[in-house]
Amino acid sequence: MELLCLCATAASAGVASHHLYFKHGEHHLKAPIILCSFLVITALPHVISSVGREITGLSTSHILLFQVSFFGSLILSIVLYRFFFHRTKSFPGPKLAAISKLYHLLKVTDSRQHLFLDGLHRKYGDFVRTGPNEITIFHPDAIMPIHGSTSRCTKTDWYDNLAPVNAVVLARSRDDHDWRRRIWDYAFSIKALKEHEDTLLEHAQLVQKTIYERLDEPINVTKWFEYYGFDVMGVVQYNQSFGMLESGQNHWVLDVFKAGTIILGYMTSAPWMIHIVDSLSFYGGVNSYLAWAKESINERIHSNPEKQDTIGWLIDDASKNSGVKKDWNWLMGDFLTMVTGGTEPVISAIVFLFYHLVADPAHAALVRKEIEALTSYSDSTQLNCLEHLNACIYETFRLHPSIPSGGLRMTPPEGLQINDTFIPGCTTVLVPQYTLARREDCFEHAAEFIPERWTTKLEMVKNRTAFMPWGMGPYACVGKNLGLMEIRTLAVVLLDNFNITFAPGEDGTLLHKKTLDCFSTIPGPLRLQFSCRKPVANVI
Ligand code: HEM
Repeated sequence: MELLCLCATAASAGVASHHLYFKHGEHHLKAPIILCSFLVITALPHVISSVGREITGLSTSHILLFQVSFFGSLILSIVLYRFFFHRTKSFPGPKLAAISKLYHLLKVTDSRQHLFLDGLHRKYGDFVRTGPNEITIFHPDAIMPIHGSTSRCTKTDWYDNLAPVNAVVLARSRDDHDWRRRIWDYAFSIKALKEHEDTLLEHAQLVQKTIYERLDEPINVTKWFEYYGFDVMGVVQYNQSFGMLESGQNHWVLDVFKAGTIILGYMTSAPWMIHIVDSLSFYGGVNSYLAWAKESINERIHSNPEKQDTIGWLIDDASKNSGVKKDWNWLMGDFLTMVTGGTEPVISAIVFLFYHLVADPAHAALVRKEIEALTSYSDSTQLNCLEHLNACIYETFRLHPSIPSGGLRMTPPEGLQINDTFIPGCTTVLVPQYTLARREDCFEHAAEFIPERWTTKLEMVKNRTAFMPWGMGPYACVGKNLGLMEIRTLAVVLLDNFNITFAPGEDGTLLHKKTLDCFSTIPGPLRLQFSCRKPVANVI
C-alpha cells in the first residue's frame, strides 16, 4: 500500500511538472539545467541508497519504480496532450512528428531537410504539422502574413542559438533589431559598396589566375568559389584576408566553420539541443572559433585601416554611444553573422550558377554577348545592367535558395489567418522556399532553369510572392547588393576569359546529391574544365 502511494505521488509529480511547467513558455535556454536535474533525480537516490539503505529506507527496485512512475507519467502526459489536446492537433502530418521534434531530427541526419519537407508536402498537402508546435506551410499565400512588413510574427527560439551573444539577424526583439539594422544599413549603402569594387575584382582575378594554372584539368570549383567567398568576406567585413586563393589551402577557420555549420544546421529542428551540445562542449572547435572572432574584433579595434569595413561601422557606433564593452555581445554576434551570412549564400549561388551555365551553354553565350559591351569588370553600375546574367542569377536563387527551408517564425498570440486556415497563436511556422520554387501554380515549368521568366517571359512567373531569396519585410537581407556584386564580378571575369565545360564524368549529380541544407545551403562538389577564350588574360 505504501509502495502504491509512493508511485502515485511520483506519477502525480510527473503530470504536474508537465502541466505547471513544461507546457508553458520557452525552456530551450534552460535545457542543460533541465537535463542535469533529470540526471540528478535519476542517479542521486541510487547513490544515497548504495551508501546506506537506511537513509532512504528504499530498495533499489523501489527507487526504480518511483523513477519509472515519475518519468513515465511525465512522458505519457506530454504524448497524450500533444496528440489529443494540443492547439495544432487538427493539422495533418506524421504521427511521431506531433509527439516530438526528435522525429524530425532523426529524419534529417543526412542534413537534407529541404527534401524531407518536400516529401511531407507531397504526402500531406500545404499545411503540415512537422512538430508538436510547428506548422510548415508550403503555400505562397503564407508569405505576406508571416514575413511581410506588417506581420506581427516574431523570430523563434532558434534565433537564440548563440545566446547571450546577439546579432542583427538573431535579434528577437523588434526594437533591438531595428537599432542594430540602422548601423548595418550605413555599411551597405550604395556609396559604401562602391568602395569594395576593386577588392572584388582583385579576388576574381585570383580565381582567374588559379584557373590559368590549371587549364584543361578538372577543377573542383566549389573549393575555389568557397575560397573566393571567404577571402572577399574577410577583406570587406573586417579588412583581413584568409589568403586561401593565394595559398590554395583551407584556413583552419573554414574547416571549423563548416563542421560547426553542419552541426548547427542539423539541430535547427530542435533548438534546445543546440544549448545542450554547447554546454557539453561536444564540439571543441566552437571555442577556438569564438576565440578567433574575439581576437579579430580586438585587432580591428586597435587598427586604423585605409578602407572602412563593415565591423568598423559597428565599432565606431559602439565607441560613440554605449561603448565597446557594453556592446560586446552584439559585436561578436554581428561579426559571426558576417562570416556566415556574408559567405554561404554567395558561394552556393556561384556554384549553382556555373552549373546551370555549363549545363545550358546557350545562356552562357547570351551573357558573354552582354559582357562585350562592358568597359569595366568592376563597375557595379554597369554589371547591374547585364540583363541576362541577372536573370540567370535570379533563376539560380529560385531553384537553389540559400535558406531552402525558410526562416522560422512564431505566430502572434492572437494567431494567424492564412486563407481558410487558422494557425493558432505562439506556433512555429516556416515556408520552405525550396518547395515553393517547384510549385507549378507559382512558376510555369517550375523545375526547369528558364532565366527568361525574369525578362521576356514574365508570364512564366505566376506568383511573384513565392520568390523571396533575400527574405522580405523588416528582416530582409541587408547584404543583397554586396552578394550580387560578388557573384556578377566573378561571373563576368570567368565567362569572358574561359570556355567552360563539365570535367569528364561530371554531370552535376554529385553536386545535387551532396548539397546540404544546414539552415543555409552548402553546395556539393562540382568539377569543371576551363580552356582559354582569349589569347591573354583579359582585364578591363
Ligand atoms: C546574395 C546572396 C544572399 C542571400 C540569398 C541572402 C539571404 C538572406 C536571407 C534569406 C535573410 C533572412 C534570414 C532570416 O530571416 O533568418 C538574410 C538576412 C541577412 N543577411 Fe543575407 N543573403 C545574401 C548575402 C548576404 C551578404 C553578402 C551579407 C553580408 C554580411 C548578408 C548579411 C545578412 C544579414 C546581416 C541579415 C540579417 C538582416 C536583418 O535581420 O535585418 N547577406 N539574408
